[in-house]
Amino acid sequence: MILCIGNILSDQQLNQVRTALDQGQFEDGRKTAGWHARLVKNNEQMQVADDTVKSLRAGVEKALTEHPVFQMAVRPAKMTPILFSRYRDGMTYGNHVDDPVMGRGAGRLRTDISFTLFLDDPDSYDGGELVTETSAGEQTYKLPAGSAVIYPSSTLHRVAPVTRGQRRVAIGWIQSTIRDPAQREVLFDLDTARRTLFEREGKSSEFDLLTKSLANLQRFWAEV
Ligand SMILES: O=C(O)CCC(=O)C(=O)O
Ligand SMILES: [Fe+2]
Repeated sequence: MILCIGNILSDQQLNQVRTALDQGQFEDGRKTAGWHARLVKNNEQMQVADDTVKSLRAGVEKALTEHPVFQMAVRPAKMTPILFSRYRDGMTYGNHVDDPVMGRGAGRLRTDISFTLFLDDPDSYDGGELVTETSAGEQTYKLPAGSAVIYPSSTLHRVAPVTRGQRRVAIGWIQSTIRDPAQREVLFDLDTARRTLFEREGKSSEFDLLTKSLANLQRFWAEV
C-alpha cells in the first residue's frame, strides 16, 4: 500500500523548517548511500552536525508520529533519524532500493516503510517527482508542502531531476510492528471501517466486534 497523507505540518511549522533549512549547511548526499545507490544519487543533505537539525527532527518526528492516519498505516516500532534533503540544478536520485537494514546499536532497524515529506510548494520547482515502480506500473508523487507519501521500502524508486528551483524534503525509514505490507493493509482497512462506523453510530456492538478483531489480529502479527 502506498499512501499520501495531507496536512502533516502546518503553514507555521513549514515556515520554521524552511527558514532553518535556508540557513543550514548542506553536504553531498552520497555520504549516506549504499555502494550501488551512490552511483545514482546526486543530492544534498543537511549536515547532521548542525545543531538546528536536532530540533527540526524532533518537530517533524512528533508531527508525523502523532498523525492518526500515519499511526494506522505505519504502526511504527522504530524510526531512523529524519534526513533533510535538497535537490536543485538538475539534481536527481536514480532508480534504487533502500538498504534493508539501517543504523547501529540500539538504533538498528529493518526498513519496512520509507517516507517523503514534501517541504516546498510544488509550483516553486519543476521536476522532482518521486517515482515508484510497482507491478501496476510507474506512479509519480509531487505533493503539496506539508504532505507525505509512505511506501514499502521494498519498492524500486527514484527522484526525477529538478530543473527549476529547489525541492526540499524530510525523509526517513520505519520498522513497523507489522512486517508484512499486506497485513498492514488489512489492519488499516479494518481500522478505517471501524472509525467510520463509530462516527456514524457511536460505540455499537458491531464497533466492539471490529475493535476486538483488530486487536486480536495484532496479537497474531505484531512484533514488539
Ligand atoms: O527524496 C525522496 O523523495 C526519496 C529519496 C530517496 O529515495 C532516498 O533518499 O533513499
Ligand atoms: Fe530511496
